[in-house]
Amino acid sequence: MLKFDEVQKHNSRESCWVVVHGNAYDVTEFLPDHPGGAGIILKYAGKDATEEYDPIHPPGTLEENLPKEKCLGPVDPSTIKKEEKVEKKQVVKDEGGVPPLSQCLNLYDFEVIAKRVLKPTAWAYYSSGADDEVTMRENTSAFGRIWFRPRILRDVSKVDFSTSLLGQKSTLPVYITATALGKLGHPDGEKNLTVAAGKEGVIQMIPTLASCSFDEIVAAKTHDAQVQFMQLYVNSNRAITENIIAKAEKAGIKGLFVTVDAPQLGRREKDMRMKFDDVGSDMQNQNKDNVDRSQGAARAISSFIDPSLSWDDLTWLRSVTKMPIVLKGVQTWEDAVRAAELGLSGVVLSNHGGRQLDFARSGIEVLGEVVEALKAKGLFPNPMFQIFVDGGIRRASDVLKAVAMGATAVGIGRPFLYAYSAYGSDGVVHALQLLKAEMEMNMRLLGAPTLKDVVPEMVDARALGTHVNFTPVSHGHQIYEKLQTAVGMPGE
Ligand SMILES: Cc1cc2c(cc1C)[n+](S(=O)(=O)[O-])c1c(=O)[nH]c(=O)nc-1n2C[C@H](O)[C@H](O)[C@H](O)COP(=O)(O)O
Repeated sequence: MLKFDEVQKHNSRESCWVVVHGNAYDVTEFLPDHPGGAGIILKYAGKDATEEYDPIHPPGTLEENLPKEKCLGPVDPSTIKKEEKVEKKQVVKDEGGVPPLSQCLNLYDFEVIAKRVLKPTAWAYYSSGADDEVTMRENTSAFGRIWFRPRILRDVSKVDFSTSLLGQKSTLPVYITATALGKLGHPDGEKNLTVAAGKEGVIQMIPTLASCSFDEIVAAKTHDAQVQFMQLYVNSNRAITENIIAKAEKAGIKGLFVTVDAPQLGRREKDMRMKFDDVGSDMQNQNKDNVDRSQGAARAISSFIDPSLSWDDLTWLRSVTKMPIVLKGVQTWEDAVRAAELGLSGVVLSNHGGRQLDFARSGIEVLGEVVEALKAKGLFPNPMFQIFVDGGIRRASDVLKAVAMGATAVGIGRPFLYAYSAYGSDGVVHALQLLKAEMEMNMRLLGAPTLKDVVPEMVDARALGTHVNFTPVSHGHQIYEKLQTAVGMPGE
C-alpha cells in the first residue's frame, strides 16, 4: 500500500499524482487534455483531491479517461493528511479595508470599495450629481429598460469587439472619458488612466481640469503609438484655449471633445457641502486662480469656463485646429443634426454623468431619436460622423445596447476613478479586463461574433419611451400581418 508522503513528492507538472477516493493516480500525461485546464489539477498535485473532485465529476470519470496503469493503487488511509480547509473569508487588507483586486468581479465592486477608501471631499466630488440626482440615477436605470433579442445557431467560436474611434484603433468600443481632479482619489491622478489605457489598448480622454499636468499625462503613455483624446472647456480668455489646443495637437492628440453642456458647472450638493481645500486642477495652478473654495470643488475650479460659447464659435474653433472636433454633451436630435450638417466629426450624447442639468434625459434615451433623425436626413450611418454615448455605463451589456442602437462607442467615467482610487492603475486594467470578459460572453450569447453583427434588431427599446422604432416586436407584427394575408388568416 502506498504511503501518502510518497504521493506528496509528485506535486509538479513534471510528475503529478493525486489521491481520489483513497486511490493514487498518476495524471501527469493527462494534464494537457483536462477540459478544465491543467491549473485546477496542479492545485491538488500531491494531495487528496476527493472533496474537490466529487461535485464536478460523475462516477467513473477517472476510469474512462485514464489508462489502467495510471491507477497506482490504494494509499494507506492512516497516512493521508487532509488539506486543512482555509475558509475563504472576505479577506480585507489592513490598509483601509481594500480586498484583493481579484475579488472585484464587476465595475460596481469598485464603487463600494472607493466609498470606503476615498477622502470625504473626493467621494463627494466623484460621486455627486446635480440637484436631486434624478438624471444620475436615470443614466443607469435607463439601460435596465432595454432588452436583448439574442439570435441562435451562429458560429460564435471567435468573438471580436475591437473597433475604431475617429479612425483610431481600440480594443473595445469603450473609452475612458474626461473626469476632473484625478489626484483627489490617488496621488498619480490621471496617469493611472493613461497607463491602464495603454496596457489595455483603449483611448483616454484627457480632461482640461486634470490634476496632473498635460505633459505628465502624455509622458505617462506606455508606448508612443498610444492614442489620447482631449476634452476641452473653452476659456473666456480664448488665447488660453488656443494655447491648449495647439499644445494638444503638437503632442499628437487625435480628437478634440468640446464640452458644450457646462456653460456653468452644476450644483452638486454633496460636493458643495464640502469646504474644498484640497488639491485643485493644474489649470488653477497655472492661472493662480484665487477662487472661492467654500462651495465645494466644482465651484472652485470652473470660474474660467466661457458661458458665451455658441455655434458661431465653431468657425473660430475649426480655424485653430486640424484635429477632429466632437461636441460632448449633446442632448437632442436637433443639435446632433446641426453638428453633422456642420461637418463635425461626431457628438457625445451625454448629460455629464448627471452632474449638470437635473432631469436631462440619459444619453441612451437620446440615442434613439438622434439616429432616426440623422437617418431621415441621410446622415446615418456615416463613418465620418460618429455617435458616442456616456453616462451610467457599468456593464458590457450596456455597451452592447448602445452599439446596437447606433453608437460607435461609449465613455465610462466614475468606475475607472473608483478603480484607481483603491488600486491604482492595476485597478483600471482589471476593470477593463472585466469589461472585455463580459463583452466576450455577452456577444457569444447574443449571437454576434463582431460588433457589426450587433444590430438594432437585437434590442427591444420600447420601454425607453423613445419615439423611434427599435422594437423588432413591431417588425414581428408587420411580419405577422404579412403572414395573415399570405395564409389568409382572419385579421385580429
Ligand atoms: C464623474 C465625473 C464626471 C465628469 C467630471 C468629473 C467627475 C468626477 N468632470 S467635471 O469636473 O467637470 O464635472 C468633467 C470635466 O471636467 N469635463 C467633462 O467634459 N466632463 C466631466 N465629467 C463627465 C464625464 O466626462 C462623463 O460625461 C460622465 O462621467 C459619464 O458618466 P459616468 O461617470 O456615470 O460614467
